[in-house]
Amino acid sequence: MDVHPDKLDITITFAQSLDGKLAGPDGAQIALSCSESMQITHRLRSTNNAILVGANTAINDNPQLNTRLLPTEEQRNPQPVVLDTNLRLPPGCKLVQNFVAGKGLQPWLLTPGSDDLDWHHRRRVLENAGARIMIYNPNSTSHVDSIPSILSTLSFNGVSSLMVEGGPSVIQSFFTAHNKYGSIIDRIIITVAPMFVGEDGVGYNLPRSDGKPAFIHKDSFLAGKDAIMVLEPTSA
Ligand SMILES: NC(=O)C1=CN([C@@H]2O[C@H](COP(=O)(O)OP(=O)(O)OC[C@H]3O[C@@H](n4cnc5c(N)ncnc54)[C@H](OP(=O)(O)O)[C@@H]3O)[C@@H](O)[C@H]2O)C=CC1
Ligand SMILES: Nc1nc(O)c(N)c(N[C@@H]2O[C@H](COP(=O)(O)O)[C@@H](O)[C@H]2O)n1
Repeated sequence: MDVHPDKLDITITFAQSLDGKLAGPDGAQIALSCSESMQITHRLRSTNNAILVGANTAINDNPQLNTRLLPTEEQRNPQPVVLDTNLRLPPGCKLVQNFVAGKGLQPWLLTPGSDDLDWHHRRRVLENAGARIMIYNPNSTSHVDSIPSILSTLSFNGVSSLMVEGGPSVIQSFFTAHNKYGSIIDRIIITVAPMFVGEDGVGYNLPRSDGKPAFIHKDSFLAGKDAIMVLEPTSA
């Protein structure tokens, strides 16, 4: 399979503490960003045509993934995408509710599919509730190796710019896929909040660099109490 079919522009973005944590103990949601940096995150959402999160984030946080913090005339909601192998997303979640209420785009749930009868039952329930289930290459054997198929599926369905918002497991998969398959990520935008979470928080790791940094600094600025840092791949 072509790893870079109509290459999507991919921005990885998230907020982390000074000790590199994105979530609290057991992956619990924590408020890291201040209102100023959160507004920048919403602006970034408005400049991408899709936003992707993992199933745990979609389930734990019940996010809206919209641009409601921007002035009305600047609000442009990205296509919400959830990586949800086992279709665990509750059909009553805000992403589905907002779509049904005409306040959001139809959420796309990406999965490699399953032969399991319960999986097919959950598919019917989610589709009846309003979600769209999209199957990517069922031969994908791991989360990392499924990234190229996921990106092909999004590209085939008209997505050209994608914001990957988390959580840590999804970010880790994208970093590893970038390292394994060549340039997938175009930039990383990290909000660094001046606080510590502690060792029971959840962070991420980058693959071994062998002395060559995979990403280099491009820009830094302050937003309220937070620092926002932009990095790009060394090869870009
Ligand atoms: N600080 C920040 O900016 C952010 C923080 N968060 C926090 O992160 C927490 C959750 O993080 P985490 O537990 O790591 O979970 P994720 O949100 O990263 O979801 C991981 C799950 O997504 C599914 N998945 C499907 N395909 C892939 C793939 N290719 N790569 C990785 N995962 C895949 C898997 O479940 P399955 O196999 O069942 O499909 C996996 O267990 C949330 O509670 C949230 O608060 C989230 C976003 C941003
Ligand atoms: N930028 C940022 N800062 C934080 O402190 C966060 N906890 C997150 N989390 C992400 O934002 C999603 C919530 O989105 P909505 O407000 O519901 O639109 C959450 O699910 C994480 O993806 N992000």
